[in-house]
Amino acid sequence: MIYTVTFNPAIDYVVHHAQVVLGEVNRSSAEEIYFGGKGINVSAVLKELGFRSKALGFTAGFTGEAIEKGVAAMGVDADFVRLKNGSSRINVKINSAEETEINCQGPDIDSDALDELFDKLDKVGEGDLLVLAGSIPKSLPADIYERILARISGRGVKSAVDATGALLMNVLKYQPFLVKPNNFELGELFGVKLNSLTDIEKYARKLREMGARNVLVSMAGDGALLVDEFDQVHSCGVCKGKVVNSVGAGDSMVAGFIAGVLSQENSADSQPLDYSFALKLGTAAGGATAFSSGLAKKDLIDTLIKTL
Ligand SMILES: Nc1ncnc2c1ncn2[C@@H]1O[C@H](COP(=O)(O)OP(=O)(O)O)[C@@H](O)[C@H]1O
Ligand SMILES: O=P(O)(O)OC[C@H]1O[C@](O)(COP(=O)(O)O)[C@@H](O)[C@@H]1O
Repeated sequence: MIYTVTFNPAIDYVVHHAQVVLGEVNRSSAEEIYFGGKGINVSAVLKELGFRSKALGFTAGFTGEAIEKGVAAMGVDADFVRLKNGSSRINVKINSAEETEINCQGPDIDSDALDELFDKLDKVGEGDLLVLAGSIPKSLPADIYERILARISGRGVKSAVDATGALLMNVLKYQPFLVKPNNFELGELFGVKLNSLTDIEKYARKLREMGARNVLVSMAGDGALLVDEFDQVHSCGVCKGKVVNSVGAGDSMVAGFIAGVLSQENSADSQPLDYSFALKLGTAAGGATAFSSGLAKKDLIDTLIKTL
């Protein structure tokens, strides 16, 4: 079973406006609402690709209820811990000449709620895959992902971590199967500005040396670079299409990559893993989301992967 954990689910409120002017009243031309947060998005795209998962995490207040209903309507199994106080966040995504995001803090998570999540995680075992994705509310310490991986260590669980800063750095010693920073996040991890593919490869390799098994660095419209667990480097450009809304492209890439790996592991022939296929499926899923108003749908992913 695949489990995704979203500590900080969100209603993504996408606002379309030709040009936003700070300090003035701006009126949008259209709005859309999506139910997201990184782990939830990964679960939704995995479902499109034929993989069942269970979405775990925390919800609160009326926005949390809406997220629970929205996730159920997407056909994703979920088992969220309901917080007693606060409301799940509403993240504002301004779709203008450029895309601008305001990702909010989210409700505090108390120790009882955290214990409830840990109880659920005690069911995760041999052969399962656990995805820890997204930010955490400021009430939690930056070692929380590390504590989860410590707790499941030795149980034969693969993990994928999509997070930034210390939250990501702290898990490397648990040898996560996959980490997926984007190029800016990779630079921030080491306090450097990455100006070339050579730089990106150098720092992706550093994450491998520090413990990550596969390091996938996404670069939005410039594609992605993977240093795989055999220390092989793969790069992939992007699919061609008209960008509609790239919110969730990174999460879709994570889902596509995981689906690309699992589909090979589940197949009868015992060929070594073809990581370039997993990278292509991730790229097609990321592109399909960037070219859609919501998350990627299977038909478009299937069409796009044939172009890579
Ligand atoms: N403008 C785009 N055109 C085509 N593909 C894109 C575009 N933006 C994102 N993608 C695809 O989605 C992947 C992940 O996007 P990215 O923006 O790097 O992730 P994140 O949201 O995590 O920063 C990219 O590597 C690419 O394959
Ligand atoms: O938890 P964070 O880092 O604040 O990110 C949450 C936001 O990222 C998203 O999961 C989209 O992420 P990506 O664009 O990186 O794939 C949104 O659904 C959500 O609003």
